[in-house]
Amino acid sequence: MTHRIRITDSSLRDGSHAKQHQFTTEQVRDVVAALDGAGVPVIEVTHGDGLGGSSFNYGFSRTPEQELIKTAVEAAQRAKIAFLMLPGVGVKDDIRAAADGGAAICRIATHCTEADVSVQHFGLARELGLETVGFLMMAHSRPPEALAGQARIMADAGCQCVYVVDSAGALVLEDTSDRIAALVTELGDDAQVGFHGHENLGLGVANSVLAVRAGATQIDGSTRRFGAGAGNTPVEAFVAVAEKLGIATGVDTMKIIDAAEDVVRPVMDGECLLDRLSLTMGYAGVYSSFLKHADRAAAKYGVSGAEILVEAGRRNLIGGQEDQLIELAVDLAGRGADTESRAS
Ligand SMILES: C[C@H](O)CC(=O)C(=O)O
Ligand SMILES: [Mn+2]
Repeated sequence: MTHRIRITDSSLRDGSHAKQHQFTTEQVRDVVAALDGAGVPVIEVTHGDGLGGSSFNYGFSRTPEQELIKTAVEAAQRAKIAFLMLPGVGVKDDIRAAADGGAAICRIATHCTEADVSVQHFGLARELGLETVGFLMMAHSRPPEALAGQARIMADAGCQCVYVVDSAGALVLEDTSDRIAALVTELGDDAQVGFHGHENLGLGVANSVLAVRAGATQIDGSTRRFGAGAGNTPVEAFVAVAEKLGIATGVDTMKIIDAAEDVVRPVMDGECLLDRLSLTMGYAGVYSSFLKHADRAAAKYGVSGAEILVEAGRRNLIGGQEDQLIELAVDLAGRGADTESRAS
């Protein structure tokens, strides 16, 4: 084997977007047991937008996320349970509660120009004895050197692995490896580098392989692509490809293929598709979590979801600006009404 990497499965966090945050404890227990049984070493469980995400803006959770985290911890024999938090969406007490619930890994996400807002959270997580991961979201929107500078802020704050996060699924091959290489050079032995992909241009597996070749040692995916937009890098496909390429993941390929089909798929409301809206997000560089919000706004105001997303990309909207998708839909509906009234 030429590389040894660690996989984190995000089905029970990124998949929460696709599930509109409606996970039950039974579903979490079943999925964790199946992934753990296949040898997945890290399983992430939280509201899609992280601790504290259950809200009017992002969508309310069916089950309190701290309960889901505790359920996951109980169900896992070997896997570590991770949680996500976005400073300002969640607060430090949420991190304390997740640590009390038995979670082992704290993943802190910021927009890729805002790493400085994560400093106190990394400090607290390390004080609590948690392993730390940093997420630089929407990484396609900044060049490699700029991302490396932000990664340095996270590493200096106590982050042990900084991820290039392709939130929009917009990175194309060398876009990924150039970013990973810049972080590897900047961080050296101070922190590992990871990659979190989305499938909006169908490149999750290919980008992840290039990330590993550029020096990434942690890779995210979601079994059955259960994630926002067209979903994440499918863990079962990545594991199969990795095995063929001599990349050691520690995950049993046939067991994870079975888990995808028999356990994860029945929990999903539908497949995460590379359809018009998802593809538009990858093409226009739009945050994958916007999919359901844009879809709902399009239906409510009778406008095109793809047009909302293209405009969101043009305006460089970032996570947290979900309400602006509604404004965009209202604007588009108004323009349609103007055109109709001029025509009559
Ligand atoms: C809060 C986001 O869903 C984090 C993430 O998975 C991404 O940016 O991609
Ligand atoms: Mn994601």
